[in-house]
Amino acid sequence: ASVARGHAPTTLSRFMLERTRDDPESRDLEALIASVQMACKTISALVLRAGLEELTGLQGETNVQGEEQKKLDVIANQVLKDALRYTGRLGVVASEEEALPLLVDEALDSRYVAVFDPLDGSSNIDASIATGTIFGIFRQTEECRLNYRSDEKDVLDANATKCLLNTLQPGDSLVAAGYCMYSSSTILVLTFGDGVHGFTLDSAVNEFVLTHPRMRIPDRGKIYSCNEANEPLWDAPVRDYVRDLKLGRGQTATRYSSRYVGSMVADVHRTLLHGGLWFYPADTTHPSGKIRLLYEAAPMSFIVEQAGGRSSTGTRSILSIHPTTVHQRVAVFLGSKDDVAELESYFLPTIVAPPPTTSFAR
Ligand SMILES: O=P(O)(O)OC[C@H]1O[C@](O)(COP(=O)(O)O)[C@@H](O)[C@@H]1O
Repeated sequence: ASVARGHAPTTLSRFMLERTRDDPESRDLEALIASVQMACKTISALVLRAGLEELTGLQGETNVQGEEQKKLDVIANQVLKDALRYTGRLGVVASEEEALPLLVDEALDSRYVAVFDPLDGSSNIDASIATGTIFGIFRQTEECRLNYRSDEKDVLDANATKCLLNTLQPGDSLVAAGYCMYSSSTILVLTFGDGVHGFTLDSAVNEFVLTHPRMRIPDRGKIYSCNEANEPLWDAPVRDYVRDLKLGRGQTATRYSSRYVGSMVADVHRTLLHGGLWFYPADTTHPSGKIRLLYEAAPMSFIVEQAGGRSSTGTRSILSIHPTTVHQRVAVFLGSKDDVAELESYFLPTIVAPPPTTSFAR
């Protein structure tokens, strides 16, 4: 339609070209995003054909978190690793499906580190419900030498440790983050720390086209999104917060509705567009939450905060947390800034007024 109206749609490739023209520094990021979009197009096609090509079901192995891997978890992981490997810009990658971060041998001039969840919400794939890919890009901090050769094991270990440490960075250090949602349409949402943009895959030309420039999340929403089956296992602040939303006893005195797909990418994407709050709190079965900090919570928090929203553990921004392990989990609350502030107010210690002292001491 826009072509018929005489102006060419802005493809993601052109968007990146224009960014790089204005800021040559981001030439490397252009190469990385080119490989990420290629990988997402490939995964999108595989997800679409999953039922036709027997790509549904289990792979028959479990990942480091003890989760049974879906066939498409493993394939999507390989697709992303391969796509990122050939940019020559990446030194280390960390993935939900890999026990430890991996050194990328082909790195010519590696200055970046990538972390990703290749197929988030994969428990929904066999039912053809929305899933997604989440990724984050950091600068390399520790001088880790790649395809480093040494006969001395401890020298190699020291180098590998440096490379590993490159992945353990707080969300605040992200230089780019994004997700690609595979649903009724395939949408890639990105940020480089200066706003958030959404691109829809136009299958007619197999190009991501800018459809959601400068995305802004509403300051307040009317929807909460969580797995409410866990409610009995939650801490009191979360239970009280949701009870008040349901009874219209929150700050807006209006009753909230609820939506839950069970795929973080899909639930956060809807929240980004319509506002409200998506959360996966800690509970008695997930004492430090279920969502992984490094390649799920941090990139999604960076995107939501760049769109004017907020992220929180209940008491602090997700972006301020320094990961200590690659697969560590965190309690996550993401969404409209007024909704996150209201949620956090339930975590504030309640100040109990001391009983009035009756002083007869005159
Ligand atoms: O089934 P639950 O406990 O509600 O958990 C759903 C959450 O777990 C996830 O599926 C975890 O992600 P993975 O599928 O990548 O392991 C999120 O996408 C989703 O928000």
